[in-house]
Amino acid sequence: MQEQAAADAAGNNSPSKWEDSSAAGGCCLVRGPIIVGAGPSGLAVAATLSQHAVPFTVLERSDGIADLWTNRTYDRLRLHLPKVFCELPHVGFPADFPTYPTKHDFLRYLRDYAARFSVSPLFGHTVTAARYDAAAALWRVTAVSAADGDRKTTTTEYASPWLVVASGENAEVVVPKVKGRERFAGEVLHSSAYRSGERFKGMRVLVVGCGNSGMEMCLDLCEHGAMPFMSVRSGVHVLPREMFGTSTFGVAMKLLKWLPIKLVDRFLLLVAKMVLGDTEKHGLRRPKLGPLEIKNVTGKSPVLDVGAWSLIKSGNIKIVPEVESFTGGNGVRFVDGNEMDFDAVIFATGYKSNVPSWLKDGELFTEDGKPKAQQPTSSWRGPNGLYCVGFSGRGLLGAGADALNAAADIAGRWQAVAAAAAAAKISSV
Ligand SMILES: Cc1cc2nc3c(=O)[nH]c(=O)nc-3n(C[C@H](O)[C@H](O)[C@H](O)COP(=O)(O)OP(=O)(O)OC[C@H]3O[C@@H](n4cnc5c(N)ncnc54)[C@H](O)[C@@H]3O)c2cc1C
Ligand SMILES: NC(=O)C1=CN([C@@H]2O[C@H](COP(=O)(O)OP(=O)(O)OC[C@H]3O[C@@H](n4cnc5c(N)ncnc54)[C@H](OP(=O)(O)O)[C@@H]3O)[C@@H](O)[C@H]2O)C=CC1
Ligand SMILES: O=C(O)C(=O)Cc1c[nH]c2ccccc12
Repeated sequence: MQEQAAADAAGNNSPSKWEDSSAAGGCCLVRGPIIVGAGPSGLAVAATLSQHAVPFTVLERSDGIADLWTNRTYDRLRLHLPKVFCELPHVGFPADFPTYPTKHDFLRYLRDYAARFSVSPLFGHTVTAARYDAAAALWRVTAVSAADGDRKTTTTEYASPWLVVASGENAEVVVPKVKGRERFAGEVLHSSAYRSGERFKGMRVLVVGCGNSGMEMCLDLCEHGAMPFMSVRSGVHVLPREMFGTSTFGVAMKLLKWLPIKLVDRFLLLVAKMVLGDTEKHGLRRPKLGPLEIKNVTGKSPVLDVGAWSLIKSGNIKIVPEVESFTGGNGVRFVDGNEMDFDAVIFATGYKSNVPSWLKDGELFTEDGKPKAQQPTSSWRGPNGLYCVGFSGRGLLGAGADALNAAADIAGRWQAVAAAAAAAKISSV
């Protein structure tokens, strides 16, 4: 059945309407797979499919590629892993890029990448539902779109035997519900809306969360003459971004080739202690699991320090406990009972995937939006022509590896179907 559906898809022109109800926008059986998301993961899988001469349709909710990097990150952001660990398949970064490219460098690279492989997503298409139609052996994907400046939306169903989920681990913001928030007199925002500390000059700013975003925003706030306070709930591993004149991440990758992860973690923590001192003494408890192991097990990223740590040590960034409630006016109460006033609160409390809201099969993704491992294969392949790219918690490097695997698998199926369709045509002549 899946082969028949695939043969139909292979024989059509892209994306062909095979049923149309004008009010609903109709239904398209597309040639090749449907890819949800035009971030680095979606672009990498599309590029690799085009290398295999497999057509594809990319559905992207925003009006351009890489929405996270374009519209939801702060100005000073750079890749925090060296460029060799952040390249997408087939094309390296230009030689004149710095070791840690800026977000503008990275965006230039992504735009060139999309152009080079002729990836033209359908922008403004938000996927709101996807379900597997077993009878037709097709994924039916519902996307809502609005023409530019048009208030009316159109709902279209796209269908394909293959669905690639590339909507990202960071698709939606996480903002905890804190008691009394509506009574806070100052500004409240999420780190994804923060651009620069410039407009916070002279202000007391509470940053909730001590991941890479929280840490770097505190640094940025300090450098712009604001007074940042960082609220820490459960602690974090802070590592120097570099050790022995090379990147900590690079050192870790080399050691992992020879040593078990626990030993590499012990080594990293030893060097971190030598370089940074005892982070616990300044209010940053280290988790029980080591920095690489906790990333693998829970997805929690270690902080690669780009300057915040020395400001914590010098007291310019002040560590405060977990927030208990907003108390009215500018007041915030912490879990230790203390209260302080702030002009603004920034939640650097991370992101989550949105897949559970639209992939209508609770068996395939966990409640927090991660693909359930499909034994015996890994997280990039699900059942019935489903693929997941960029959900392995291994950053851009992991996304690239997923993309190569998924695209090769789809290409194998596509070519088999195309060969069968060609043979059927010859025998019917
Ligand atoms: C601030 C920040 C910095 C990072 N820095 C690094 C780094 O230096 N090195 C590294 O390896 N990793 C880094 N990461 C981790 C990760 O590599 C990046 O998040 C990367 O952008 C992931 O790519 P992606 O394509 O999987 O997801 P995204 O970049 O989030 O792209 C997903 C795309 O899907 C679209 N989308 C989502 N939902 C829908 C829907 N329902 N319908 C249609 N479209 C949808 C989004 O608009 C988006 O364009 C960083 C993450 C963050 C948040
Ligand atoms: N330069 C770069 O390359 C950068 C990379 N990144 C990456 O982007 C991703 C997201 O990072 P980031 O935005 O920092 O988010 P993270 O998920 O890494 O960190 C979230 C922080 O918020 C805290 N938090 C979450 N929920 C609550 C809550 N209800 N109450 C109190 N605290 C809470 C967490 O604490 P707890 O541990 O207690 O849950 C944690 O300290 C990561 O992969 C990160 O490495 C981010 C910025 C820069
Ligand atoms: O920025 C991130 O969180 C990433 O996903 C990059 C990344 C992948 N594996 C890691 C191990 C340690 C630190 C960062 C990463």
